[in-house]
Amino acid sequence: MADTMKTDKLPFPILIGDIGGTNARFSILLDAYAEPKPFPNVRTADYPTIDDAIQKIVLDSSSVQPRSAILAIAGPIDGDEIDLTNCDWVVRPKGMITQLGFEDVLVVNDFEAQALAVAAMPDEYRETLGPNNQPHMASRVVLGPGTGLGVAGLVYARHMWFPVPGEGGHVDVGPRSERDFEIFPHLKRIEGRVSAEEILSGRGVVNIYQAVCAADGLQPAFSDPADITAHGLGGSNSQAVETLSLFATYLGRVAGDMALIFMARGGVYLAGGISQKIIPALKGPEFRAAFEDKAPHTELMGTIPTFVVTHPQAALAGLASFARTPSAYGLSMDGRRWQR
Ligand SMILES: Nc1ncnc2c1ncn2[C@@H]1O[C@H](COP(=O)(O)OP(=O)(O)OP(=O)(O)O)[C@@H](O)[C@H]1O
Repeated sequence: MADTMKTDKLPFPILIGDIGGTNARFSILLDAYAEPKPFPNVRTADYPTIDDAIQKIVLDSSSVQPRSAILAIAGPIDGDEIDLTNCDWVVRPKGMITQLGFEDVLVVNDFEAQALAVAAMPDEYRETLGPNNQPHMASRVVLGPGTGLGVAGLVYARHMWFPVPGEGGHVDVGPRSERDFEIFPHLKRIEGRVSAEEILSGRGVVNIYQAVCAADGLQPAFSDPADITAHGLGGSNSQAVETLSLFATYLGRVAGDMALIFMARGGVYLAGGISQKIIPALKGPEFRAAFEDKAPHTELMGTIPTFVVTHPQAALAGLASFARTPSAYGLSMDGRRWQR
């Protein structure tokens, strides 16, 4: 691994990739002005290794051979062999340089890429929740309920955006309303505590639903998160309706806490697989009410805009923005960049 970098710029053409637990998405960025050239989405389970997927999906089907790669991955980046959290692929940047012909490989965290994306998210790719305040050029936060709960900050300082990937999805969440006090004793815990991810994720939807059923003395009728949100949105099952309402409340509560921590006058952005699918529920009063319920800062919270990110490939868009103008971002490359 090179210790000193002459420049933040990676050489074009650049392969950008968003590697999730289930799906991987790739595009090539020809130069700083071109739109990314997309490739078909890949299911990680269909290829034994990431190198194999890049070779077959990208390199074998493109006349443009990328000179560098920027990959966003779900999992901690430590050392030369990077394991993905929810799949068998291992990212080996040194092997990519020797086997796939890259000169330069940068690996970042998937929520860091989501944070890069919200630095310049056009109106058409976001749905406003609550008052239509225009976001300031100020710090932002991204929360993404999906398989887990990803959280990242995007600090604005010295005319630059600094993504702050953290483990904010694992903060504690406590009961607030009388109904919360009936439901919380029935929530599944992790080592004795209710962490945000245990209620604000796919399995979190099931956790809340089962706790609501237990509090009402009923047998649960569903075990799949998508079934619960479908019945909640359709109004056909009252426990599912309450689950969705509580999910919106708890998401608002945690989103508000994150906004306070980062003083996110630039807004809070909801990403992840679930937010886009439950927009009508998030547009109800619960999300914003919980978001703003932060005495003594209720008035301040009322001025902070909240959005659902609707861009179909937000992480790739974030990586593309960074690849075009790395100097606009204070992205740390220490220990995460490999050069030939
Ligand atoms: N309609 C829905 N309502 C509630 N939860 C859903 C719905 N559809 C999917 N989920 C849940 O969302 C989670 C998947 O989230 P997401 O799509 O963000 O995946 P991911 O972890 O980002 O992986 P990848 O990037 O590989 O797609 C699963 O737990 C799934 O059960």
